[in-house]
Amino acid sequence: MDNSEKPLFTFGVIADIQYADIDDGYNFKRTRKRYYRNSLQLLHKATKEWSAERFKPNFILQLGDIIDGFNKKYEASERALETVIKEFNDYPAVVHHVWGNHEFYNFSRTTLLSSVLNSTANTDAANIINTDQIYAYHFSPSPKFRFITLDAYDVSLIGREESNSKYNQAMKLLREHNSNDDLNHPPAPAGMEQRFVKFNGGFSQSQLDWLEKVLCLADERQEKVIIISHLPVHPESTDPICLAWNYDEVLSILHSHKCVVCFMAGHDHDGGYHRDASGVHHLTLEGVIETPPDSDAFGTVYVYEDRMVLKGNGRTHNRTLMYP
Ligand SMILES: Nc1ccn([C@@H]2O[C@H](COP(=O)(O)OP(=O)(O)OC[C@H](O)CO)[C@@H](O)[C@H]2O)c(=O)n1
Repeated sequence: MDNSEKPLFTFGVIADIQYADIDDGYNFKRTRKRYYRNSLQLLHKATKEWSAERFKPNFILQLGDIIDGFNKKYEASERALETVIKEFNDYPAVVHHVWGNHEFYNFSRTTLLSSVLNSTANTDAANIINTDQIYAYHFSPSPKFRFITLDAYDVSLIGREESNSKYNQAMKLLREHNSNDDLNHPPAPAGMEQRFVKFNGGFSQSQLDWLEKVLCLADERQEKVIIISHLPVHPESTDPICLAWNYDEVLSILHSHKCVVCFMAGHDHDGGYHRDASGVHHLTLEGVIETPPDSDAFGTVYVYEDRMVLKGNGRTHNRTLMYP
């Protein structure tokens, strides 16, 4: 691909590393192999590639599930996180971390907020939501561009203490849609209802209100906005089992603001892409954990006045994302 034209800026993207110092295994359905140790080698290849880029990424987006839930079982959560962060540190740029389900299998929300996975230090205090321990903020790496990180487990059974009202809200919603004893088991064999499982979550009204305000401001400033979250929000960009519970509410907000150009997510390790009717690009990045050792899953995004160009590696394809 021709990426010789000087971009305004570039950034790296990577998702679902799910590192654990354990032997290879499989996903729950045993349909996909998981390479727990090798995920670190693939991250190493990514940081090497970013370092070798002519236009080196100004920052990296880590789209969640940085270490696997198995670490908790082996009391290895802190060690595994240190190992992965050390690898990221080999590339000298800020990493913006998103939180996925595996973050919550390993750590409580309170612990995460005081950990290296809280990247709000990389923005102004006024850009952070600061409500009910929601992990969401925005930053502008270049004039006329804004990135918003969202907390897809704000309302959930895994990201909230049982004493929090959002845990009860999540339980009520799941029970309305899922009658299985094991709430990780989807309520339907196919279709959109599958998303009502414990390993997903949703966005609270206060987070949606905050998003609405940030997007209003971005519209006024004529900025282009890229939103990131662990869970995808467009049914055509993912297996529906991976969708955020209230994906439709997010979509209707995105579509009422002309500033939104792209929504990036992880969670569905097969990846996905869809350009919706409003011209918004929905990019679900392939998961490192299910990427064979001889392949790759990461990208570098070149940002221009009229488009973003994703330079993919291995399972992650090259894409040109024209702005709406
Ligand atoms: N049908 C299922 C699927 C999963 N589980 C259990 O739920 C937990 C999370 O599953 P896991 O596959 O590890 O989650 P990932 O975030 O890695 O992947 C997301 C989607 O699966 C991709 O399709 C885990 O404890 C599973 O055992 C379940 O009980 N029933």
